[in-house]
Amino acid sequence: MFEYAKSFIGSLWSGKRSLDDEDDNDTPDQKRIRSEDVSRDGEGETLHRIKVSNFNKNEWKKVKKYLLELGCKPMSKAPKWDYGIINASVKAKDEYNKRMEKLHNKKNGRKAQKPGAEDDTRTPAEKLADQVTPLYKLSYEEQLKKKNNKGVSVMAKLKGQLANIPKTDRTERAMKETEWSRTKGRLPCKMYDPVPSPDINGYRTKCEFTIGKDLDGKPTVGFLLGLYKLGITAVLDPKDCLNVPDKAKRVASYMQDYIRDSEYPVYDRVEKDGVWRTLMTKTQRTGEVMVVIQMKTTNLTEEQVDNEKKKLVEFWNGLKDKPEDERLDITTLLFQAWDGHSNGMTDKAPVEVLTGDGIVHEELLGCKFRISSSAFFQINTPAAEVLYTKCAEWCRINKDRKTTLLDLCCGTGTIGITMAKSVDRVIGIEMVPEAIEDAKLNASINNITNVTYYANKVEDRIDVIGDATNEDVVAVLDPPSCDSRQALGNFYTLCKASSKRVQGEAFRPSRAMTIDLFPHTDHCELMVEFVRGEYLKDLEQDEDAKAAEKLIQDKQKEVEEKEANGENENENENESKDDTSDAK
Ligand SMILES: C[S@@+](CC[C@H](N)C(=O)[O-])C[C@H]1O[C@@H](n2cnc3c(N)ncnc32)[C@H](O)[C@@H]1O
Repeated sequence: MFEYAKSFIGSLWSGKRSLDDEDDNDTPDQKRIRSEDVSRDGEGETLHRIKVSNFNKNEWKKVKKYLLELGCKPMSKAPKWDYGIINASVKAKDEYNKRMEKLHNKKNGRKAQKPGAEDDTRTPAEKLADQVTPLYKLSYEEQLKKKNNKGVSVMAKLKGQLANIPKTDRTERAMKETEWSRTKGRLPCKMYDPVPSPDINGYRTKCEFTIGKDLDGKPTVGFLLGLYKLGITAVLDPKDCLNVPDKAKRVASYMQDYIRDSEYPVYDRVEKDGVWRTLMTKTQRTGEVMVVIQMKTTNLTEEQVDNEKKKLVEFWNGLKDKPEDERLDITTLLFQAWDGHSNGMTDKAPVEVLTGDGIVHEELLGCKFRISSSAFFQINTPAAEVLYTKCAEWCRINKDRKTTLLDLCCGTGTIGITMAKSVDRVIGIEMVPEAIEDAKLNASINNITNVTYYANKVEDRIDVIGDATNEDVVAVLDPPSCDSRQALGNFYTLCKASSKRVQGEAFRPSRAMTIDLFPHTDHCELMVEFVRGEYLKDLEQDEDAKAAEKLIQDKQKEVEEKEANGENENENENESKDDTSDAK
């Protein structure tokens, strides 16, 4: 929320929406934060009035402090915290600019390897690689180590926070339930070695390409050379991007040919004008390919739009009849007209199917899945198989007992469906209705009959979770990407003793592991098992865990030695960036 408030104000001042604002990674709450009323009074006092809905009151103090420092008038909030109003003045804009300049200088001073625009000697390809695959210069082993360090850091911080819970939370019960965290050792549980991705290159099954102009002003389909919020608008083709599969590169290249021949201009994000905006590809290992093309249609007549759709269909169908080495077989072609300012595919406008069924299929752990254009599906299939296999292993399903598996944030149902045969029943909850439709069909394609789906937010369907009475109840929560701080906050809440808001016995982490689904990037999955109640006994008797204790002590010693030698990397610095671990 705080980060979003910062980014939101930043995008207002620069008069543009930041690239990240409409990112897939936005939580639904973030997506609901919207500017309601933008007014400019003649005296130049209030420039913007921003209504923030679904306000997270836990972050109120931080946001308020930040806004006051910027010269924004104190924010007013609705009595029930359902929204707040920020009044942002001219003074605030000046303050914002000053702070940004200071921050920019500080960053450039501290990180000599990231030169400023004037002395940046990187080639465009290197800039793009730094942008899209920032770890590409490290060996894969080094990348894994770096990602694992972040996971270790999150887990160590969790232990530290629980060992020192604030005075206000220190009830007798809380102290008892977190007693384990005040034992020796840096880590709260066993931390396994990081698990690599089976594929290191060309693994991204879903790619979203920006359509814009390259450094020579030529219409290009590729990726922005830097962050749009820093004023960068040049696009470079993806031919050197390590994580983009060849097939997606070919689709982008054909689309580039098409727009270079087109009578319509590419969309200009500064002028907010033009036609061609975004290309999305889903290239699955079944060989099926989805292509979604996004255009701004405001300045075109209905007839022009219809003609363009026909031309697109002819163009992509025509590629099927090309000679072998030029042939490209598209399974389904879709179209989105989007006239809003935010960039990238959006769920705010419908997607029209031009050819095919509007879906592609993927195979995963022996099951078949249909994927629609808006549904989430892990973008690295072989690594997702590793993740789901480990996850199923950690669920410790006891075949002699009846188990209900809660697949929370289930997307198209992958986790529940791949595990359905080993449990009594599965309950899947997902907030995107299209994904739930896919999940239901996926269950049926795979002859799974013991699963019930709910198209709701998990937090709104606590009732079905409460009804999940069976001998064993195991929940797998696979939330949208979040940074390590958010994950840590949630872990802390799970492990601290119950409160009015969070009821029931406290959990305790029993093991954790980083699994890499995104080689060459900063991102990584952190899978953590939390247990409570009778399962804590298992944990205490778990020989494996005892053996792990020694490992933890050794690691602790290693870290202390490194710290003593001044070798330890600055973990806080890592975490202040757009990292990182997606917590499971
Ligand atoms: C990382 S994806 C995981 C999907 C699925 N488990 C998989 O591996 O394919 C996270 C999913 O959570 C959904 N989601 C986000 N917030 C949610 C909420 N509050 N309640 C239910 N689903 C949510 C998103 O729509 C997305 O499909």
